[in-house]
Amino acid sequence: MRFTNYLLNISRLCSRSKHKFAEKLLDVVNKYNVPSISDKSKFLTKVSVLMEYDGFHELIESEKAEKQSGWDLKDSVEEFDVSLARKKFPSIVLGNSPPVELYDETTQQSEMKNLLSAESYKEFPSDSLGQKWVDPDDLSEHGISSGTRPSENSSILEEKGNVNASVISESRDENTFISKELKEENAYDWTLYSEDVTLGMQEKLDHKVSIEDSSKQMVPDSLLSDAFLDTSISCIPGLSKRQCHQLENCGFHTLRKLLNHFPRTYADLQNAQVGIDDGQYLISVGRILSSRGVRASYSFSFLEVVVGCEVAGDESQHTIDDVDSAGKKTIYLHLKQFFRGTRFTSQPFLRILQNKHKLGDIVCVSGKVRSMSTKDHYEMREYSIDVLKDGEDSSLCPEGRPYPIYPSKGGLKPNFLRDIIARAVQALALDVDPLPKEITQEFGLLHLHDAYVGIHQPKDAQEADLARRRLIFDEFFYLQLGRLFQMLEGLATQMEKDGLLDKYRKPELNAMCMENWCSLTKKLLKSLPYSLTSSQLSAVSEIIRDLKRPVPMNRLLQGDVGCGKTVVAFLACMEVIGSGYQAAFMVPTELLAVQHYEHLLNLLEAMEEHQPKPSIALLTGSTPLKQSRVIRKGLQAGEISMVIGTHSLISENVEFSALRIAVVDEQHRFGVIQRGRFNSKLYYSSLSSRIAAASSDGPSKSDGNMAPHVLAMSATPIPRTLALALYGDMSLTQITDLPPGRIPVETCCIIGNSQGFEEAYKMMLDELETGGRVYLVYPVIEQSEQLPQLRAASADLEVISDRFQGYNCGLLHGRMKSDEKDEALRRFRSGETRILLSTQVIEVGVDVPDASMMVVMNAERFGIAQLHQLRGRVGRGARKSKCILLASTASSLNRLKVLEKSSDGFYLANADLLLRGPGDLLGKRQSGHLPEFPIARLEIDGNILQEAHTAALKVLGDSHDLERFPALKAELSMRQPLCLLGD
Ligand SMILES: Nc1ncnc2c1ncn2[C@@H]1O[C@H](COP(=O)(O)OP(=O)(O)OP(=O)(O)O)[C@@H](O)[C@H]1O
Repeated sequence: MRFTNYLLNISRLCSRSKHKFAEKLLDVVNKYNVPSISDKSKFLTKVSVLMEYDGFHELIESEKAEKQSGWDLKDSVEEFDVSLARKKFPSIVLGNSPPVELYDETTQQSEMKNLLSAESYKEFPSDSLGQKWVDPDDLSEHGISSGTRPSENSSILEEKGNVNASVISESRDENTFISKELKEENAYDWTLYSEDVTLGMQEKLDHKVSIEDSSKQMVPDSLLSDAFLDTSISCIPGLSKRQCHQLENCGFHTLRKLLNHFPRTYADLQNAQVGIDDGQYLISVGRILSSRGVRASYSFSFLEVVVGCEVAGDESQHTIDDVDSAGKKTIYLHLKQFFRGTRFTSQPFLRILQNKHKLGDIVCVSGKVRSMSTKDHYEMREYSIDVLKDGEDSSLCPEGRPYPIYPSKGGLKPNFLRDIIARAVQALALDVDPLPKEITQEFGLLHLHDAYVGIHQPKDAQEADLARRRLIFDEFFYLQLGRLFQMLEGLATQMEKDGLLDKYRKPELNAMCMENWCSLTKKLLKSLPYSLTSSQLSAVSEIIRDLKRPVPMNRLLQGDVGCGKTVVAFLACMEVIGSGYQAAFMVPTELLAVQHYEHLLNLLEAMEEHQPKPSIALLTGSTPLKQSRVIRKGLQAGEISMVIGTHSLISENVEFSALRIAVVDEQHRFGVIQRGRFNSKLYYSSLSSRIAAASSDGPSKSDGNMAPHVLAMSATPIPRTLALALYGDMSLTQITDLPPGRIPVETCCIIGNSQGFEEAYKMMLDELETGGRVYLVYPVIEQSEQLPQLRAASADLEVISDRFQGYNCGLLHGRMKSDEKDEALRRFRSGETRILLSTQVIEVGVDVPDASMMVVMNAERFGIAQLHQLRGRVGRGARKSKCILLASTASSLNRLKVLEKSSDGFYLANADLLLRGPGDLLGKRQSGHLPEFPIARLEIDGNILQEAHTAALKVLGDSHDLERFPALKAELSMRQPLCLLGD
């Protein structure tokens, strides 16, 4: 009885294919007091069947991952395959710092423009004939039975009365294409789908649509409205109510949402790729030849699916026997999944697994391949597999188009989404594009309609790339447009508005000359132990010019590691202090705050007498309460001219008397949101202080109610144009050269086996004997049982001290107390310790010019950009420095070797992105605090961003309030509603 009730409950819940639920069930199954193993197995089978649970793989995989975390570490490391990514996405530019000037009027036109010469443009299909209509099997899978209409569907159809039922029955015919389907649909009554459409739309839909022979012309004229993209998905032809609900439950409420569900990659159904290298990322289409679940031992089992793929034979490498007359040969991909645990070795379970893959199914497989001992056989351990269509259908893609592979969402299967999206694309109105024609023409962009067709049903890879470019352009364009529009809204007169746009169009190059600097700034400059580089000097000039203005500066100072940003910011602070105001300098770590504080004190000490001498304070989370109270009082009273600290500077109780500049170091660590908070916090606190001062008849500044200037500093080597996206409302200053005399750091990558370590230790000893100082960087502090292969800083202290007797070793990591960290760094800086074992806490800003060597343990655990930052800790003095990257596996060496070749932060940032593999270039969201760009990869799409910025300026130059572009304004308010509300 209990058993029957339980099954009943499950069947009620069978639609919920969620891990949690399945996990619970499995637990229950285990706990259940079923007498014999075979009963238990039967029970398991029933549970699975009833649930139609399709997440067993993931469930088991996650369990496997937990149990064996790190068992195959080397698999997680991608190999460098820029050429493949580059081939797939020609618009990706991999190179040095782009020569694009931010506010230059001479906008760089990308290479795409050439691609889009008049003729090639003509070639783009205005529709996507050739794309298949809905697969009847999938219809049945999703609620439309192949013989009869689904009940809910038929009820609506009967209700509406005048539907041509041939629409659905016709769609059952195999190998029919949408053009034909749509012709068949001529008599289709659009009012059927108007239920959920807005009233206005309803009126527009009321008349019958006469559909011409082109698929695009099936869209009623009345639908060609601005709001089309935001209409309900119920306007998609042939969508049942059930499907509609399914989609809406997963967040696809509007056509826009659906159309913006982009393919994560495309499969080349012809497998045109020649030659397969070991370790290569492969996307291939083939037929399932076998699927078997194997119980290897009491607690270990695996699933092996063999897929046979016809590929173009590389005749140069093979004998005549391998390659048939058509130049094709078959390769065999063995997809393997391993399971540990007794519950995964039962026969019913293995049968369920193996039956999930039907023999003969045509599938698209992607993942990294490894050659097996038998020729033309490859193994794939981490893979994705998508069933394309059933094996009988030989006309998958008659024209050899790239086949879109969609990510699933909220339980909706990729194939289902592909079909629905195909219908949505067909229903898409021609004139959905709110961008003015002049803009699309000038910037060589696809029409929005064609871009959606191109991304979802591309004719070839180039079309997909062009489509992607247009969609990325839009993301950037509306962001820029919104920001500039908002700024213009805040200005009263036409002149001010023109002035603002001008400022963004052409930078004032003639920076203020040094004579106008205040004497404090000049004195500090004079006392520096070096001369500023020319780009440091022009950076200071540019900033000081802004500081003299009665409008708050919002500027980003950007430059590669070790280029000398700090001193530029110090000079800016002196300028403000010299004029009788205060400065705040916020950094992300206490270590850095202390370093900057001591650095500035040293510089001021060396400076010739200046009256009054600026008073500098350090305020961090570790500042004793009593002392911090005194500092806060000093700041409020104006007795302290400058405070350096961590984010405690933005805490409620810190108030300034006359704050004029806020320097925010390492912008990326704080994020855009914190920047905003800091900005307003400073504004309000300084404002409230001034109000208080005014009411108490105290001394007040003439321009007292101005918000402070903000100078953000970033060492992250982001392209100039990327900076624009992140800091669209900011001006940008770049330091492009390094201080003279810097010798590039020699980098070498070594495998971290015993021989590799010996080699590294030998180099260390040479360095120490010749007076050098060495950082040893570790991925973790303590040794962990789960990841025994990782070297740990604390654990290694003794080993290294033993090995390098006579040279003191220090330890530095994030779990140490603040004063212990300061002390460790001080001892290393002074030379008391010659070896510093550290975690990545030193990554940001730590400056020890005499450190001359860095050895990074388990270097594959770090990203390329991160290693570049770490490496920037050495090579800051006159001594030639070395950086040794010890990799755990040979396969990760390839990736790291890019650091041997280049020390250009821009190049490495781009390479880092491409190294993550071509598979996730599409459809991956930016993480963290960046604005979300569904398909743009900021670092590589910088050129598009620059054009979007210029286009936004152009549009607003033509019409400040966008009145001339109502469609654009409507689109902007859809995308950024807060922007138009003045938020
Ligand atoms: N013009 C210069 N000539 C020689 N040395 C300089 C010059 N400018 C700065 N330096 C020195 O170079 C080192 C690095 O400077 P700084 O710490 O300001 O770099 P940074 O750009 O902030 O680097 P990071 O991004 O790594 O923090 C410091 O020791 C500094 O004293």
